[in-house]
Amino acid sequence: MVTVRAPATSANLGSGFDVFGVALDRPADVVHVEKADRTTIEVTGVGRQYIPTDPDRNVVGAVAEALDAPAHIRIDKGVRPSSGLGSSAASSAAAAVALNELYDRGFSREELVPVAAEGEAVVSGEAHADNVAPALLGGFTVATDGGVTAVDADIPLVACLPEIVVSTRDARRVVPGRASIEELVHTVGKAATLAVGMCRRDPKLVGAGMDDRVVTPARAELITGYHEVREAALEAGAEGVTVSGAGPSILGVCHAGDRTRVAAAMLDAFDEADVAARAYKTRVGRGAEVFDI
Ligand SMILES: Nc1ncnc2c1ncn2[C@@H]1O[C@H](COP(=O)(O)OP(=O)(O)O)[C@@H](O)[C@H]1O
Ligand SMILES: N[C@@H](CCOP(=O)(O)O)C(=O)O
Repeated sequence: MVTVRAPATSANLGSGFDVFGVALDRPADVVHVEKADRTTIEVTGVGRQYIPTDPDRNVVGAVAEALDAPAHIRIDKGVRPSSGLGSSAASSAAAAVALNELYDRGFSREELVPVAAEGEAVVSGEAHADNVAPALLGGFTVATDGGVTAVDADIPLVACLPEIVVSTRDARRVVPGRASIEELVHTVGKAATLAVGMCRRDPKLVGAGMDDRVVTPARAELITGYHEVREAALEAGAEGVTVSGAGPSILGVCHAGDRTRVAAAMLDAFDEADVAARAYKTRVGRGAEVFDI
């Protein structure tokens, strides 16, 4: 048996739609795999009642198929599905690493990115790699058609998850089909600022770059209380706040000493909007880890 832990991730970071992602040091999924003649799936943990065990509908089934690695796969969910925290990607990445190890396939982490992205195609309709890349490689990642670049950033974060369900598939439908040249110039400037901030491990620069005028405003409408929570977090010391992935989680970047205050402010603002929520005080973390063979 092989056991792998893969972290939650936050994709987009405002200016990097379908490109940027970070691994969070918590929460995480744990996946156990054992060789079998055909793939079977068992799910325990957070939100298990919403996750199919049919290999054709669970992301890990697509990963097992892509690696030609049938197995009994047990997923212990720590990342709530439809959270905007890369729940499906955490399972896909963990399964890709575990099955690669179990069947001794010899793929590198970079080579496993498109394999794990096959799982994303099952749930969102597109094999976007911006969650599976950081879940596999850790740190801050830039996923493009040409491959993935990873930077070992260390930035304090708060991820606030409200009890609202937003499926990535639905949230992709509200993304505008076009952007103006002014919006493009604005986004490029913000994205470049954010990337430099990650390389310098500078929360202020990362926060300044965590903004876009095209995708985030459309997605914010799907999250009750988004504007109030964002304002509250900024007032409490966050350097930048945006929708995490496709939502409904909201991600704040801040200085380490401000995480407790920022988390409390976000929870209070959701409470004011009559939305129950939980906050993860976290930071940019490591990628998938094999911890039992
Ligand atoms: N192993 C899995 N883990 C989480 N969700 C899964 C898994 N397999 C299939 N799903 C389905 O994927 C959807 C959640 O994925 P998604 O909407 O991308 O959420 P998230 O933003 O948390 O990744 C749910 O419909 C869920 O049933
Ligand atoms: N780039 C994707 C990211 C989806 O992230 P998730 O954590 O919500 O699955 C998108 O914005 O659609």
